[in-house]
Amino acid sequence: MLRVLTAAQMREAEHDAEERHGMPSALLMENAGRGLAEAARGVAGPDGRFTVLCGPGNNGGDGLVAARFLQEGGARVTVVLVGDAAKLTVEAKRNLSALKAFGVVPRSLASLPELGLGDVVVDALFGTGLSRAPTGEFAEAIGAITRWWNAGAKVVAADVPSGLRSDTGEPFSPCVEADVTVAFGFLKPGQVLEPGASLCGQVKRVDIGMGGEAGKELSGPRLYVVEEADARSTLPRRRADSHKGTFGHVLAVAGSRGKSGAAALVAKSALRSGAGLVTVAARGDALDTIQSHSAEIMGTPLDGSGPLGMGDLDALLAAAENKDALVMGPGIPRGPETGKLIGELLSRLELPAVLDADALNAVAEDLSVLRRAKAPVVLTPHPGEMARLTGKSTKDVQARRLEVVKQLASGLAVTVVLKGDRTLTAHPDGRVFINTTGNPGMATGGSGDVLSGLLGAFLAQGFPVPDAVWTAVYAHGLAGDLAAARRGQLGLIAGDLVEQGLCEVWTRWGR
Ligand SMILES: NC(=O)C1=CN([C@@H]2O[C@H](COP(=O)(O)OP(=O)(O)OC[C@H]3O[C@@H](n4cnc5c(N)ncnc54)[C@H](O)[C@@H]3O)[C@@H](O)[C@H]2O)[C@H](O)CC1
Ligand SMILES: [K+]
Repeated sequence: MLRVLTAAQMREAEHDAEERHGMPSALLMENAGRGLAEAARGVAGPDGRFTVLCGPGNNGGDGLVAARFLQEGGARVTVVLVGDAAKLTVEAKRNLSALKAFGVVPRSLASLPELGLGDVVVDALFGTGLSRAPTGEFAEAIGAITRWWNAGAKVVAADVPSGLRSDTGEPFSPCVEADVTVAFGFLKPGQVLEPGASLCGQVKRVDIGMGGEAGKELSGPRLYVVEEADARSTLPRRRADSHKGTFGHVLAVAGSRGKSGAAALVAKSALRSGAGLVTVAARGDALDTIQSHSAEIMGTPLDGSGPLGMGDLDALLAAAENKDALVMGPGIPRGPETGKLIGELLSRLELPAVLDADALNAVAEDLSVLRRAKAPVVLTPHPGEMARLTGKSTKDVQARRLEVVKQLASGLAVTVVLKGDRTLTAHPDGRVFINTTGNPGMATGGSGDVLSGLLGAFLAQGFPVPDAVWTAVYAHGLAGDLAAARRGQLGLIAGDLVEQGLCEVWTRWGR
């Protein structure tokens, strides 16, 4: 699990490093600059020419240190100071004099030749200290970097591509686009959230002496990037003396006439994700079709017709007996009483519950029903469903994903999965887990149903939230990546995730 720190938290951690570990910021900068130089060498050709653009703050300081290391290593280095040199921070000033002592005299931007293929440009203009849109000579410098990048130069960004808000991943205009971004000490939200993640290119995190524990007791948001080892370790190895009851029984309240596929995908995904048994509860006229998708799917018919409402309460309470997790929503017939029905079920059942699709739209009418839940509830909205849950526009949701998902999770005391590129899992205790697996090939009908089934299977097997949730999200995205590797993103359909992708994840993890 990699901790992700905001600019304010980085400053606090840097202060801690000095106070508690006796690591002065000069040493942090020295280590940062060395890591930056190594990354620049890593993208250079044999006789690479390096041009380092340095801003007025410590980000610029990192660039000056990197230039010195490159120079010491015998490379051809040009340094450009952008902004008022008198305003350089103390550390940056010290490194400027050191660089001059090494015989490197800064040049002006205007005096530089046009750069391109074979050149390496180090962007050390702004890092976490950027507070407004770059203008004047800073905008010109970013413009030059963009021109050179388009002409084939490799761009290595110090900490953050200049122009990118490190706390959100939203770019100002103009903003550098980098091939590699060297993250100093800790990842920043802007490096892992879109569009920042794409603007960073490959993110290489380097330790600079802040101590891994530095992030432990910081105030502010607790953000993490889930790594494959974390997801894999959530899933225990199976004991030889296990039986199908050991792995739980999922009840999927899903499907209706014309939407039987959603229920089948939930059920088959749950079965392919280790659930011992899966039962689908649906109206009789849909159940046969749902069960015809797979011999392993058991069924409980819900008498009556039309939308799910209070008349279905007793049948669903009975169906939920001896079950270990509930998945509700994909393809259900929704009506005016469905939200109330869900509230009643949650207030009486001890089952962890996943609410997706039309179950989310049903509770969006009155979110207070969720507060009656006796067991953990997981909501899995895509941005449009999130908009309905929060009364915001989809555009608003996408512009402030981190904030919106955190607010809903802590406000309702439920775990919320906000799907999309870099799916976010927010837990009521304030932790947010950022997912980095998955690809646009998964934007296909039924992909969400597969996640719901996978999640239900993990909850039925007793994996605790939030681990079960961010692990399911990680596995779902990885299944999509592995399936797309064989079928292409265009060719990928939800069934491939179930029949092939998920199985490849489990064999890859030895489970
Ligand atoms: N936190 C750490 O552990 C380390 C951080 N390092 C590097 O330091 C930068 C952050 O440095 P800082 O001095 O705070 O700010 P920047 O260098 O990012 O920005 C420079 C300075 O510019 C001013 N400014 C902001 N926006 C604009 C603008 N649009 N136009 C003009 N000037 C602007 C503002 O005053 C900023 O202070 C971090 O990213 C790391 O690269 C250490 O070197 C290593 C450890
Ligand atoms: K930068």
